[in-house]
Amino acid sequence: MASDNILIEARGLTRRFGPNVAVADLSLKLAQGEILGLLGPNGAGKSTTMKMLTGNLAPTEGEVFIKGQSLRDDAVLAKQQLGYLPEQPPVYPELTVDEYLRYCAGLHGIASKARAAAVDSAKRDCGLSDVGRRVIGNLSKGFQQRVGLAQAIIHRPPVVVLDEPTVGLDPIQIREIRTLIRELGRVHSVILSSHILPEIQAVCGRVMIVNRGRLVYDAAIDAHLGNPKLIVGFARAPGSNELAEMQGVLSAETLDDRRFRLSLDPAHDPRDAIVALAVQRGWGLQELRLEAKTLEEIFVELTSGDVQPLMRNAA
Ligand SMILES: Nc1ncnc2c1ncn2[C@@H]1O[C@H](COP(=O)(O)OP(=O)(O)OP(=O)(O)O)[C@@H](O)[C@H]1O
Repeated sequence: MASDNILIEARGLTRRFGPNVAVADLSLKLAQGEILGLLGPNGAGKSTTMKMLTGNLAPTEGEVFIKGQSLRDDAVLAKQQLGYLPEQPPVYPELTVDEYLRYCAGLHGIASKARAAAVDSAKRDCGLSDVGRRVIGNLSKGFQQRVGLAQAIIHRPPVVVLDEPTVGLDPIQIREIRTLIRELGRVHSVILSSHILPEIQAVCGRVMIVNRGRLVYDAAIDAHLGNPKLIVGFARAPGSNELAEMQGVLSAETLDDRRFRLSLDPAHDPRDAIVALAVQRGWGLQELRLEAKTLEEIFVELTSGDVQPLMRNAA
């Protein structure tokens, strides 16, 4: 990832509440055009992370950079780049949608002449054009969530941070909000938290699993997620492209400087060919094992036992 492509970078974020550590040494990067899912069970530290990423909670240790700008050094400038939908949408139930969004546009420093256009375009993007005059408190929970999304994007920030955006919605509303988030992801980079795995799979391009405040898994969600995976390790590793080009290998993800996770085409087992090529080219094959786990199995395993070391799969 080129560094000028990185919109959010968190380095070593830790947050303690008294003796309890809610988030421990968490680092992440969000690149332009990405929809990143933060997945974890209740109490894992997702909301605390989101609050720190958006400058709503000071980390005990660590730092957040928004487009290279430290939140600590210039919170206002950095926050202009962000839209945030907290777990509880910050809507005023007694205002109409238009009144509330105009107020939010003002809070974000949009000039009064430009506010009406900003409100209209946020309403259009969030499917609210027909309800501008409705009082928010009378809208369904799904529409209130849309209003929450609209306030997060009204100043057209490059990054949108959404904390559990579908909690409390019915299945149809959930589907609508997920579609909306995917659409927002075409224009904005998005970080979204959820404790629901299918939600992350439906919306995100990358998933990070958080458990007990620690990052325990980081992987691309690609079209081959359901395919069998092979972990291979070499003393003298080839480039991932050399592996990806082999028959039977659909994609190769770099795990570290010598290990890869290969997505396999079930019709063409490449294991014999990998062994032969490793010998022929002197790669020094050290590891070759099927990883027969689905993301769901990985999630359950990583979040039900003791804290695990980070499994990172650089996308
Ligand atoms: N203000 C606070 N004071 C004390 N403890 C807190 C505070 N905020 C969060 N915690 C604790 O930090 C831990 C992580 O909480 P957090 O809300 O970040 O988790 P979460 O993954 O977002 O969970 P949920 O989905 O249930 O909101 C929990 O143990 C929680 O009780």
